[in-house]
Amino acid sequence: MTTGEFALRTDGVGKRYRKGWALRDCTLALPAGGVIALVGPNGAGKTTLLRLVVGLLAPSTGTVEVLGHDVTASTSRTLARIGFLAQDHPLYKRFTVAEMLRFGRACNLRFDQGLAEHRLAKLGIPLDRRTGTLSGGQQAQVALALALAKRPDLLVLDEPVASLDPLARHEFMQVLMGAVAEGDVTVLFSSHVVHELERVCDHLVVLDNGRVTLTGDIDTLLTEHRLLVGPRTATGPERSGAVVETVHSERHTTLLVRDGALPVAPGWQARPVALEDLVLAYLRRPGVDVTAVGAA
Ligand SMILES: Nc1ncnc2c1ncn2[C@@H]1O[C@H](COP(=O)(O)OP(=O)(O)OP(=O)(O)O)[C@@H](O)[C@H]1O
Repeated sequence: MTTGEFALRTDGVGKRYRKGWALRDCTLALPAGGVIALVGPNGAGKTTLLRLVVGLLAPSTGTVEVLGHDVTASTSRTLARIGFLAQDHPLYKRFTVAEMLRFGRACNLRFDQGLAEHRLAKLGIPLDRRTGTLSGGQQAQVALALALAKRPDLLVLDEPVASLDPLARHEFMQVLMGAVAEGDVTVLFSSHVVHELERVCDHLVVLDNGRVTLTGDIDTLLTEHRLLVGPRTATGPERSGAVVETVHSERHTTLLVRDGALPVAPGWQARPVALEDLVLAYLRRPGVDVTAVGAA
């Protein structure tokens, strides 16, 4: 992958199922390199977007470009550069780990079996065990080792840690981040868990009710946004910047604003906002019901 290449570009992407729209008007430009988190509540459209990215679904509107190629017209050579780990870490439960690796090698041109064996040995996961007898955390690690052995340029993971306990979650993210540090892979993963993202991600996409409500480089987003705390007021200070959210307590008003460079009004204090609070504020904003928009 060359510097400056986009890992993913979407333009006006929508996906409509029989019951209505799951995704509307999704326009993104995500750089290659680093880790991108896709965050949103249940039913936001995360899985739909990820399946569009890996070519398992075709968009109803718009275009999806992955690693510089329109994914709907992609050749097997382009698709071979994309790794995908589905939500439930699919493995053949009666296969041993070694058989799963052989299967991976048979299905993938660039499969590096030695790399997978090395990763699993470091984690103490025996190759002769049936995958169905491994713990949930170990199964997730086997699925990750298989996905990484494909040596993808873009690795897409759908809620990879959702079913794992905190320790297994931590170990999984450590292995994933180690792979990012070692190689030239861009990682795109979806998650409900927001509080660990700041530590591990470079880029953020917030999806709510089928719409992108926030996207950008995480450091930039945190610099652009801040909390303004002042005396309780109905309107807050006069501001030209966008007020994302207003919260009143008995004596104070707190505004989350996206105007990092503007001076602070007299009597008000500016504070940095934590990433989790930023994401939650965007998710609390009233959105548009995409199933109702043009659904006729
Ligand atoms: N195959 C399908 N057929 C019809 N509707 C679907 C299908 N897949 C998803 N949907 C609907 O599309 C919307 C988005 O679903 P999606 O699974 O993409 O969301 P999600 O953010 O991944 O949710 P979760 O966090 O619960 O996995 C939901 O309303 C869902 O019911």
